[in-house]
Amino acid sequence: MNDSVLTQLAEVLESRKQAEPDSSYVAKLYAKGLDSILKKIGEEATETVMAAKDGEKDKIVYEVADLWFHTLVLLAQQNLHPDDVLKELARRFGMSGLVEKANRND
Ligand SMILES: N=c1c2ncn([C@@H]3O[C@H](COP(=O)(O)OP(=O)(O)OP(=O)(O)O)[C@@H](O)[C@H]3O)c2ncn1[C@@H]1O[C@H](COP(=O)(O)O)[C@@H](O)[C@H]1O
Repeated sequence: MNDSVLTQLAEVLESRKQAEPDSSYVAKLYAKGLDSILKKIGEEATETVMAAKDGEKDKIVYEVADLWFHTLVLLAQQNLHPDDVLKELARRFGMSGLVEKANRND
């Protein structure tokens, strides 16, 4: 494990599984269930597309952050970790050394 933003956020998202729905946005989303998480991902993807079509860089960054955030909620809900995705990207990039390093840090 490392202390990247993704890892730290993943830890917070994991901890929200024990939180009361009224106490947290993420806990509320878990309580609403998978379909609600998927709906948010669809909405944020659409908002990202619209921001890109408008050509507003600040808005693109904001909407992609929303999109990444909700995909991280999905990963947590499915008991997956951002490292699983990073390892897959590294594998596709042919960076076997990085994959091995990520595995060692598990
Ligand atoms: N990074 C985020 C983050 N990004 C976006 N969001 C929420 O995602 C929602 C985005 O939905 P929309 O853009 O549709 O805005 P909205 O209309 O207010 O949302 P809805 O009412 O339609 O759900 C907003 O409610 C944002 O507050 C986030 N909520 C939380 N986090 C992180 O998650 C951590 C845990 O959050 P809590 O569970 O709320 O403590 C926080 O410490 C943050 O670091």
